[in-house]
Amino acid sequence: MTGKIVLLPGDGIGAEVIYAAKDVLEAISKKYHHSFEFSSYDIGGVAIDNHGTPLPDETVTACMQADAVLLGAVGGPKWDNNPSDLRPERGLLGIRKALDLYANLRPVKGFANLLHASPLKEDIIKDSDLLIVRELTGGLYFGQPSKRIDNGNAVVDTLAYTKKEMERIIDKAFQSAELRNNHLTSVDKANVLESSKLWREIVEEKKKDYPNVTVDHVLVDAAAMKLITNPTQFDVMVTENMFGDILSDEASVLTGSLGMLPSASLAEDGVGLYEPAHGSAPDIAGKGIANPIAMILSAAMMLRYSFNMNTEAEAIEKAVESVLNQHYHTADLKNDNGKLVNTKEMTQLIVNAIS
Ligand SMILES: NC(=O)C1=CN([C@@H]2O[C@H](COP(=O)(O)OP(=O)(O)OC[C@H]3O[C@@H](n4cnc5c(N)ncnc54)[C@H](O)[C@@H]3O)[C@@H](O)[C@H]2O)C=CC1
Ligand SMILES: CC(C)CC(=O)C(=O)O
Ligand SMILES: [Mg+2]
Repeated sequence: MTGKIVLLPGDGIGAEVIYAAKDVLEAISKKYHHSFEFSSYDIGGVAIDNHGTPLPDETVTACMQADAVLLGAVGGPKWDNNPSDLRPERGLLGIRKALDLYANLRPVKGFANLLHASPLKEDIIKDSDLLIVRELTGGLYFGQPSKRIDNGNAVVDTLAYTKKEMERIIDKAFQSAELRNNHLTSVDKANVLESSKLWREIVEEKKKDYPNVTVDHVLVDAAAMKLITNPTQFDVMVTENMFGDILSDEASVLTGSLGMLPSASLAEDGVGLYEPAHGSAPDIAGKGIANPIAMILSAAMMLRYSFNMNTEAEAIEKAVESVLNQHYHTADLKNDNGKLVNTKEMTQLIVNAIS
């Protein structure tokens, strides 16, 4: 099979880990006789530097014409004081909107050999395996107005959703629960927010369509606590954009590192974009020590969702597991008795495990 994959390396470690995923995909294409054609485009800070905009038109066009998109990460201190429309993050939000990537699936599953790497107690995180379904193209990150008012003495951000936007992500979450353990936890702030009240009503309405799925509602503050005190109670969690953003970084602690958490950003019908949950990590960028596994597992999700290549996706996941079972780890994964490797070495180990 052939496939056109657009790479959006972005900034900081984004540009380091995306080539790790490419190496792994090349190993997969060799082993399983596929032919992936890669092309790279600018997004984020690098696009501001090269094109004067965080999301050049040619990047959007290339993504729309691709079979799938892999994205590293955007952002960094160099652009932190730019005006809002010239920030790298605008590029990321822009491509999500342009491709209508409303559903961000973030699986959180610890590898048995990494239990020690989490600061949480092993008996708490053991067997945790959940999926965060995050709405990705609405809510506070997109609502207008979002600006300073009253001569800079006040500020407004807007949390806006249409009913349709809520319905489609909630449907996606119910469908995801049906493919897993039939348990859906809807996370909201319905004791305060009007948007959350509507969200909860829709979940209640929709549950009639999915009779096999058990539904809980949990307020987001309590959800944050339960996620790290009793994570095995969760199967699928569904929530709006910002809550999902925050909860998924928190959930990464179950896996030992933010550098372990992959994601798939999916449209109703169209190209998918696959991106690690982490950002550009300016504190370690350029040192060659970033953990490439979140990016590599995102590439596995791409094979599964965009190319229907389950065997190949599993081959990547098994390769990652076998390397971790041999006690190799990057610096973010604490392991006093393990073998510390850098980004390139970790990638090569995974490539070797596939070949
Ligand atoms: N999807 C994206 O492109 C995202 C971009 N950002 C941007 O990234 C920049 C930095 O944001 P931060 O808040 O520092 O979040 P971050 O996710 O980049 O880093 C948080 C911490 O996790 C560590 N970390 C993250 N990924 C890692 C990996 N693969 N291997 C080892 N350690 C890893 C970092 O070193 C840092 O200590 C900002 O400009 C922010 O806007 C943040 C989140 C997502
Ligand atoms: C620009 C941010 C919304 C990116 C982020 O933190 C994320 O998607 O996880
Ligand atoms: Mg985030």
